[in-house]
Amino acid sequence: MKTRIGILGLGGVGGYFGGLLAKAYADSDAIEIIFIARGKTKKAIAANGLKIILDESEMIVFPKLLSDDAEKIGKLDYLICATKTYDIETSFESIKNCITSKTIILPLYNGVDATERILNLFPENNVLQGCVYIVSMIESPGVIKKIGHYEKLFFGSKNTSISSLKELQSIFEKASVESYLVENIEETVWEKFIFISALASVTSYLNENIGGILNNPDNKAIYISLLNEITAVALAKGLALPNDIIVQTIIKLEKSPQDNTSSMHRDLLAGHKIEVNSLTEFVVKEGMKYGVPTPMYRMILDKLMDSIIY
Ligand SMILES: NC(=O)C1=CN([C@@H]2O[C@H](COP(=O)(O)OP(=O)(O)OC[C@H]3O[C@@H](n4cnc5c(N)ncnc54)[C@H](OP(=O)(O)O)[C@@H]3O)[C@@H](O)[C@H]2O)C=CC1
Ligand SMILES: CC(C)(CO)C(=O)C(=O)O
Repeated sequence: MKTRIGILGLGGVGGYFGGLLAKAYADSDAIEIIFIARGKTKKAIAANGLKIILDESEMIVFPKLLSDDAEKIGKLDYLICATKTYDIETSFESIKNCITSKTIILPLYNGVDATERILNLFPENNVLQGCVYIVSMIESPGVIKKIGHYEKLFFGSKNTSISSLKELQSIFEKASVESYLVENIEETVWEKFIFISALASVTSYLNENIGGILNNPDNKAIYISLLNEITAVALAKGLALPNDIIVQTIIKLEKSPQDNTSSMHRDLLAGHKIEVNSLTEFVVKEGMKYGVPTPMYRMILDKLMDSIIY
């Protein structure tokens, strides 16, 4: 029996990591990679394959199967999902018949609420936690552009043993996916969340890239207020974060390309829907739940909500 792996969402993240998997297992008798894509993306991949453009090279890959029809896709052993967070519920609804109680689900979204939201839909399933560090985007449907060498994927589970996830780790390793199976995945995901939530909120609010935040003392002060607020929320929730998490996060940002920005800011500039609920509003709501004030987050949330029209 083949191990069947579905990739839901062939954008910047799903397209890149799914593309590496499809390339590695193109001729495999043991592993089948299925791209779950719709509309223009499905049409473009069917016609030309999925193109991945890197800084110095490019590749074209074809999955074993490309579909958005649950019946054609069939039952999946693994589902790796990387739509935007605002599409979680509708995208899962469209392929619910592909998920059995044994399907292992790996969410690769920004934010920390995806696992719980998917578990609400599929309470029987092993829904892992995951996060990625990558700068990658859709250039046109079926064409993904990845910038720089940054491409780490972290995954794990609070509820299952590390040993039960070794198969997936080996699948990633053989496909040259830079993946890390970690024991303390909840903290790992929160460390990424602290980094991206503050960055996405401040870059979108000020319409500045990373350099514009770090090199302007007023902008940096807003960013640091956000880091203080989100860290206070995380600690109130009982997360065991490193004592110097704020310093570590700033150092991480200083090491990032200064002309880059967050994917939420890129989406805002392009007039696309943004993940403000998972990246900004979530912190305000959790703050209220745990009695932690988040005035800077609230101010930015109000401004972003006022400026977006869907
Ligand atoms: N891009 C980046 O560099 C990074 C992104 N992230 C996070 O990763 C997640 C994914 O982001 P990203 O890859 O940028 O998103 P993109 O917008 O690039 O891609 C999302 C893809 O999901 C597809 N999709 C949505 N609904 C469905 C559906 N029902 N069936 C099939 N496909 C569907 C969209 O297709 P369609 O056009 O048909 O809607 C689109 O191709 C987000 O949470 C983001 O915050 C994390 C780190 C870095
Ligand atoms: C951290 C960063 C900037 C790249 O991984 C990101 O997650 C995003 O742009 O959403």
